[in-house]
Amino acid sequence: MAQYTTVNGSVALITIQNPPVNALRAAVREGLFNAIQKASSDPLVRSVVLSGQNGTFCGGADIKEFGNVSSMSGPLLVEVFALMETSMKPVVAAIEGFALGGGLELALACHYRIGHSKARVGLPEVNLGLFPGRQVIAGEALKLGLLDRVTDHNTVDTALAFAKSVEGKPLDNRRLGNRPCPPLENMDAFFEEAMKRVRSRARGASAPVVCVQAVRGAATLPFHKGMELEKVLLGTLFNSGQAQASQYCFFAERAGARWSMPSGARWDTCRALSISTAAVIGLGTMGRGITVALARAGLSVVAVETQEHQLAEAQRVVSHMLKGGGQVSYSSDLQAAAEVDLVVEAVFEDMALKEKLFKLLSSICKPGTLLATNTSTLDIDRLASCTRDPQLVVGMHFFAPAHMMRLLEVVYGPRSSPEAVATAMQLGKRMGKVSVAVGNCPGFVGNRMLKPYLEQAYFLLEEGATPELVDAALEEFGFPMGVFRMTDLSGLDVGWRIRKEEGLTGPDVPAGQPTRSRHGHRYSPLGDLMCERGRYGQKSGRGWYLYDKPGGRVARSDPWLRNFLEEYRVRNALVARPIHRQEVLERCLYAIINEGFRILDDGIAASPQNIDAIYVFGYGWPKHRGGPMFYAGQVGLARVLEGLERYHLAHPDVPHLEPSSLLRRLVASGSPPIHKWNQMVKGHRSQL
Ligand SMILES: C[C@H](O)[C@H](C)C(=O)SCCNC(=O)CCNC(=O)[C@H](O)C(C)(C)COP(=O)([O-])OP(=O)([O-])OC[C@H]1O[C@@H](n2cnc3c(N)ncnc32)[C@H](O)[C@@H]1OP(=O)([O-])[O-]
Repeated sequence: MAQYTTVNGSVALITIQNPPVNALRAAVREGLFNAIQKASSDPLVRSVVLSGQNGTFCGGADIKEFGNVSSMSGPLLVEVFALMETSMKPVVAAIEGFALGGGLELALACHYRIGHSKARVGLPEVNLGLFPGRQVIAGEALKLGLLDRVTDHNTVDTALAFAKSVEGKPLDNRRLGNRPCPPLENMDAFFEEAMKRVRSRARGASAPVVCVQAVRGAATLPFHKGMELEKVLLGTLFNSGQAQASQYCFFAERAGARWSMPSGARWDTCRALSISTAAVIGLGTMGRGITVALARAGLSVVAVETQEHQLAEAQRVVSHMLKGGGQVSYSSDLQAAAEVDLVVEAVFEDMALKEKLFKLLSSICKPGTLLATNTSTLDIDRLASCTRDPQLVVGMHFFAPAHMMRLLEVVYGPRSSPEAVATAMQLGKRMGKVSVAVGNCPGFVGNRMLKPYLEQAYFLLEEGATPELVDAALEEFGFPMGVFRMTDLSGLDVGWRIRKEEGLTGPDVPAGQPTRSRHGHRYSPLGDLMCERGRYGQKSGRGWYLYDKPGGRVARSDPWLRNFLEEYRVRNALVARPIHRQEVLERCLYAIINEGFRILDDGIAASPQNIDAIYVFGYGWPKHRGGPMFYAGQVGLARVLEGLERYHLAHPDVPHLEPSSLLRRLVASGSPPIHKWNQMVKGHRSQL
């Protein structure tokens, strides 16, 4: 856990050994503490170098130990830091890879720090619901005074030579506790401004706010008082629900890499195909973003668009986004895809068009080409049936903007081969995506859960709410955008087109169909009525809100909407009633959660962690709330069940409010913790 050797006669070299990131678990802390004591007591040792194994210094405290009392054995981190800082022999940190969180604190407890030019240092704990919170590359760290030297050569060798050069030199002014924080003019105004900005952006997250309090303490209090304040503040966060949710999220983000399929195929039993060339078919907004994402991942990409003007515009936009980098060629001829390893289709969301394209691609592309569709909801297997090799057809559902949004849903149909899934998942990782393998059903996972969410929001409007009330409740919960601001951004016409395709609205609706009922269930035509009036949202300058021009971003309340809703309620004999934020949250969030349980029970998602990763990285669910499934566990499954039963009783014609069978089974079995839920799933598949 901490290797000890002596080098050049007088330098003790201590190397942290805890792959993959040298996290400071109990055994590592113990090893470090003993090694420092050994170096201090060895008369031949005159200096110490601290390094990490495998070109990595240290990724911080071991997050897996958080909340696990038994792991608090051995010396605490602060005890290791104090032993190093008070050492009478110089301790030099050799930082390669990264020094993050407790890893950087460990380096700061040393008297000197040597960093490799490519190393990153920072305090990212705020992402875990703790604090402080940022990372910088070595050059900037040198300017900030965090590093004393930066090298392009072997960092450990440089540190060993440096240690030798400072042997016997006075250390008091090198001890962090003796180095006062440089004075800051108008300190109060600075921190008041910082706190105001953090509170407005934190959206209910407590760690960023506490971060400012801790930094203020560090800047204004004596060192040890500042450390005491930090200890108190960290204590308030460590076991808070938000810190636990953020730490859960950290692992949920990585859980997708250990994917599995109902057939039993898994991430560690399948070989991915080799992919170095790709074609993107369809160069609208999504196709352009996908082209950029693939090119940035190092693939040679041919971007194909049959409409010349669209092709020319796409070439301009993609070249600008890539800043001239990337290997991208352009063509209006589908034959350009003949020799590629992978095709990603991103044409208009129309099944007939996609079927025709897959038939063509199947006849043009070389055998073994992976055919991926970016469809957001259509049946993968129906597209596979149009090809000669259905086992090589998968969904790669990107999220707009495709070159920035981290989520990638990799959708497998019943005929998709494990190799095809492994290939898409590996490509997702190469693109820096949070990739999650999911089953094939309308909406897959994310959009399937979005549907009841939107439905509840529309129903709340019918019953007396306003877009402002609903959005304020959801944004106070932590969403970057409430559901109405979000649909104004994405475009109300997107959902309208899908509902027309599903025959829920438009000319295909049978005559005499009640306005607010479809297939015997409650239906809200509000979104359709808005689109019929050209109110698509930001793109048309008006939607649920008013914008100063088409494409405008600043939402303002629209008096027209208030009158429209009042007239709509009168026309449909609806009586507006007061609606409170708690009801908005429960009906919107419980509807999402309930669908999540159905998705788990249907085997469409392999775990609640996968669902939470999808909702956090694709739909803006706040990290400090963990994800819809984690949040359900925090609220209490019995309470969620009670809420759904109450709302379903009040709205019996809304199937999405009927509690899912899995939720009922979990509550009946005593509401087990989230990592045990899979055992209650009908077609449970081992995640071991
Ligand atoms: C006292 C102090 O005040 C406080 C209290 C703290 O110090 S709190 C802790 C502060 N430290 C952090 O916030 C850093 C968190 N980690 C990261 O940012 C990244 O991991 C990375 C370090 C930049 C590497 O990225 P990567 O892309 O090369 O690999 P990976 O895929 O992300 O991770 C590779 C594997 O390592 C695991 N892992 C990473 N960091 C870990 C950590 N700190 N503890 C435990 N496991 C960790 C991760 O789950 C994955 O496991 P598996 O999935 O393979 O089983």
